[in-house]
Amino acid sequence: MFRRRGFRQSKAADDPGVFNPDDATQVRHTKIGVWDLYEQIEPKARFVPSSLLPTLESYNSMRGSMPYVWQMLKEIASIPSCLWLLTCYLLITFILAFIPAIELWYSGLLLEIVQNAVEHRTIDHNVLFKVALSRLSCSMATRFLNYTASRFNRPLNERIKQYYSVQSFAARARLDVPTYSDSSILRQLDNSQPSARTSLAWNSVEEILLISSTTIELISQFSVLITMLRKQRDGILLASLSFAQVLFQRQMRNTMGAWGGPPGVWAATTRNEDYLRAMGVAKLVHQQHHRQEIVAGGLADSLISIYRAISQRLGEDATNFSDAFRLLRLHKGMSWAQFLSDPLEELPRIIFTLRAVQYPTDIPLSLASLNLITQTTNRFSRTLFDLLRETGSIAQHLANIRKLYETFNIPNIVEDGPKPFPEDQRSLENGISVEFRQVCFRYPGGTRDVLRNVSFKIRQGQLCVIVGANGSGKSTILKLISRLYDPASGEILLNGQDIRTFRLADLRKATSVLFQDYTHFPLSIKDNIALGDPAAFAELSTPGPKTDHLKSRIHEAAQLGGADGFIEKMDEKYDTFLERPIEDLYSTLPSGTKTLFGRSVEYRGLRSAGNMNTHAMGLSGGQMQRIALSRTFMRDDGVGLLCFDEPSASLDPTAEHDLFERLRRLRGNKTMIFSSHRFGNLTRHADLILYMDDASILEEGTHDELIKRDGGYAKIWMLQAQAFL
Ligand SMILES: Nc1ncnc2c1ncn2[C@@H]1O[C@H](COP(=O)(O)OP(=O)(O)OP(=O)(O)O)[C@@H](O)[C@H]1O
Repeated sequence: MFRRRGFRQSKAADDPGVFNPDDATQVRHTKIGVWDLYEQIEPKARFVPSSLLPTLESYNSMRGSMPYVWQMLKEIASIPSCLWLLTCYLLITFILAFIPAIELWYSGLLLEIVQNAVEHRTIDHNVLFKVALSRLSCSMATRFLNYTASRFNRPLNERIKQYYSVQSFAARARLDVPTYSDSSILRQLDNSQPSARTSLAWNSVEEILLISSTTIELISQFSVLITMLRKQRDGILLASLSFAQVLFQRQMRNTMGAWGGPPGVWAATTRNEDYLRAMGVAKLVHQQHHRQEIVAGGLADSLISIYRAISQRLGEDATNFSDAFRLLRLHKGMSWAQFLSDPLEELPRIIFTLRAVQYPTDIPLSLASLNLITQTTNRFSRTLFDLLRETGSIAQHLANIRKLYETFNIPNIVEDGPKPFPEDQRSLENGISVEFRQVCFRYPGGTRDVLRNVSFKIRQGQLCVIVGANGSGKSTILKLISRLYDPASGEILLNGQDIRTFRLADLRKATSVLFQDYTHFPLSIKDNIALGDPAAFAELSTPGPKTDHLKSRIHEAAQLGGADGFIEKMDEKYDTFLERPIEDLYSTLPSGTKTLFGRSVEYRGLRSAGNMNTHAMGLSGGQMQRIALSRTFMRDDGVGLLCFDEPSASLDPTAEHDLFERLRRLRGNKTMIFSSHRFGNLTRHADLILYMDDASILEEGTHDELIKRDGGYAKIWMLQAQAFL
């Protein structure tokens, strides 16, 4: 029978409740070498664990999942060609489910013919030919139908996968920062995409189909089996023994678990300081990015001696968990189930022989019948156990569909507002006013306020610079203005109205922010810059009459960001990928091959994905910052507020000076907010300086006012000025 056993989530992983290694009443602790293994204590082993059977709880869960299943089937049917593909696939699957019983029936008939031949020395050739032909046809039909099913399976899988990959992409893409930082949400999203090969939706449909077809298979086999056994003396006894043998084998497998770990719910950790240290040292030596420090610090000799000493001390205990577990299993020896399993396999044949010896003239059945009965019972038992296991997981599969659909509707923590912003687009030319009123904020999961009663007002068209010590909250202010987060208390007003009342999409269109912790996208330089204007990026992805104009806009933005010069010197210029999203693939290459497709060959197979905040593609920090700056220059029209968080942190003094000159020239009447450590270039031209320390604004005013005040700002100004005296 055509079967596909795909991704299967462990039941335990999805059960509500907790696994607490410290709870000795529920969890057994075993020491294996340097490892501590904690296993959930299961209720006494059962041949057919009742947990596999749907309980009332899972019945309720299944009922709750039904609307989602219905929704999914409707959507699958609406994907082009999927309806007829699915109908054909269903038909074939159900026909296949009947074939084992038909095969069994013909095998029984063949057996009868053989027995008749033995007893009466006559054979009906015509019947024999027909039965043998039918039996063979069944085998051929199974093969053919399996092949046909696979021909339907693949396009179905691909189409459904493609459909849901777009849905899942959208589900992820639209999430805001706090929601996307929530680990339970991330897990929910990851679980809805079992693999690149298949989709959770198709997986679940297949599993449900599998359960239905196995049920049909089982019922049809059972009817034929009973008819056959009734005709054979001792048939029921021998069938029961074969059934018991399969039962024992299953039980044995259940108690042994996989090589990688025990069955059931478990967790393993190591607290062995030596082992942790040895592994840390090994990692340090393997990872390329530590090499500079290993060499410059002369660490090699001491690392070698530490590793050698620890390895000797730990001996054979210094091994990973799966090897340690494998050893434990080998030492554990045989279980009672293993011990009984093999003799049970032989028992039907022994009984048959004993009967033959006891009643030589009246042998109850032939050897051929014995084989048929044991084989058939084995097959039947396996189908039965498969069904039990699959039925146990049906609630799980239905729940998976529900969870998939739930990911499409994960609510964002930052709520959208109803009002357009601004009501009059022309007002953007005069900038946007920003006001904080008694704003307090702490990051999700954080334990302390990062902003405490922060109040200030930046008028339309003003240039504001926020200065202050590391960690005082400067970047956080910019993050709140872009509504990446909402304050815990207080109010933020834009043009005099609560920021939460505006549509988020409008707000993001009207403001442009360059964060200090900017990243570069694993795309080409051209795309990286174009993404500063999402509409331009979308147009760039569909070549058309505007493409040339867009390209010249990108070049212009790169010039303003100071990136054009070095981009033009690169081999692929604007088409250079900052990080290739797809790795090149190659076989073992002759060691003289240094480059391939214009990129350097990585012989260790460990091609660094590159942390884009460092020096990906051999670009310096300053060059990376210039690309990020260019991105912000892509969008000038329709923006009334520009925020820059440390835009010149990695720039040399000339580049910094040029940048600020350009920004001032381009600014017009727009509001601009900078966060900076550097006093001078910017603060002297600022209409408003906010001086922050420890989550609060301590001083505010113009440069001259703050110098006159002779407070914290003046002190730091003097410190920086003295450095140049
Ligand atoms: N995502 C985050 N989650 C939790 N805490 C954060 C997060 N981002 C920043 N913080 C904390 O908030 C505080 C303020 O950070 P913020 O980045 O606003 O400071 P800053 O004044 O911009 O510092 P710097 O001058 O170093 O850029 C810091 O203590 C920081 O550790």
